Amino acid sequence: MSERTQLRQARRLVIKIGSALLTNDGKGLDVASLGLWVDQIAELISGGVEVVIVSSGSVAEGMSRLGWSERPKQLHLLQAAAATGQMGLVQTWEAQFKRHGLHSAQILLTHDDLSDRKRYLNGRSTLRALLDVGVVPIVNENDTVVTDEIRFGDNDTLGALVANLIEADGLVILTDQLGLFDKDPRKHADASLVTECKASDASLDAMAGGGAGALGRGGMLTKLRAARLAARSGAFTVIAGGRIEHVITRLRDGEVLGTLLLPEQGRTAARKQWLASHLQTRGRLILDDGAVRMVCLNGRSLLPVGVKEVSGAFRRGEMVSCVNSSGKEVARGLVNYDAAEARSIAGQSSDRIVEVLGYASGEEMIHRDNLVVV
Ligand SMILES: Nc1ncnc2c1ncn2[C@@H]1O[C@H](COP(=O)(O)OP(=O)(O)O)[C@@H](O)[C@H]1O
Ligand SMILES: N[C@@H](CCC(=O)OP(=O)(O)O)C(=O)O
Repeated sequence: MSERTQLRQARRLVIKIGSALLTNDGKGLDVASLGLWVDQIAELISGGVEVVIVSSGSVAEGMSRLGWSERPKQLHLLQAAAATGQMGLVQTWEAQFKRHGLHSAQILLTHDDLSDRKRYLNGRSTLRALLDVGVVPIVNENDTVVTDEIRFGDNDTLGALVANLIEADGLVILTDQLGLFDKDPRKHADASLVTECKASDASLDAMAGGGAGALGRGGMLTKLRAARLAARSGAFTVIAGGRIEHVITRLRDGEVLGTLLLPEQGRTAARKQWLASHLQTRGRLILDDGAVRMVCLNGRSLLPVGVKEVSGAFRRGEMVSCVNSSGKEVARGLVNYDAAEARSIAGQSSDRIVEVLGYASGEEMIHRDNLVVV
């Protein structure tokens, strides 16, 4: 195999850069390397690839700013370091992207944000809006309000959750090793690189079993878990060495670098399975015949104009059932509006949503990405 088509074809990527890389082994932020990644990411963006960055490094940068040489054991001090370092982190990303005429945006998230349906949709809309307007989102954990993540120092999982959230084609995890080896290369000189595998392959667990570097804490195990999580929405994961010259653009060109971990199924099948697993519906929308055709035959989003009637007491982000005029379920999906709002805009054209509600959280009642035909 000489090239990876998955990477050449990817239109939306999450690129996660770990502490071990970003912080130059404890000597503050590695601005020079960060600048080189930005150059490559800017090249991807100008080629039409949408990129969300998940950037670690706040704790390490905070420690450096505060003059601490040892990672604090007390959680509130870790949190203080993260909050202090986050300033330097986003300043550096912003300054580097500015050289390319690009803006960046800071997004701080917790894992809980992404398991709450409403916040999930809100986070997703914000990220999509940023990508639409050409701003590069820089995501990190919101370490001020959570402690589990900071304790385990695991932004790999966050990278996967973001890949799920924006339905990325792939998750690129850049780290201080060339990829996943069959054993920890720090301890075993004879370790050999795994170039490609199914993310679900159980034999990988034993390989990734070792610990992490001094700054990063997750190690390969969290990267493997992240690859499995990303695979749930059909995304592939590449774990590669962030110090390889032109690593990002070479990966984009399909070069075989690092470890490619593949999902069992494609994005569409994965999304349908995920949506179908939400058995409980909270309400019902009765669709007119035109809307049934659009949704079921043409794979389009459901617009308010095609909704004749709304029943149930659902909230934005909950699962509702879509039925035809004889009451037969034709689709289900995550609705963009609360029940009362949905009633007010049912039958109306989307450009009237703001007039009726005073705001709009999408021109669709249910976006096609959140809709599954049954
Ligand atoms: N099988 C393996 N292959 C590669 N690296 C491994 C393996 N097992 C453990 N590791 C360790 O994982 C570390 C990378 O994880 P981590 O320090 O958390 O990085 P990051 O900050 O980039 O997330 C490597 O430096 C390496 O010592
Ligand atoms: N959010 C914190 C911790 C994240 C972290 O270290 O993650 P990782 O790069 O996966 O080891 C930070 O930015 O330092």
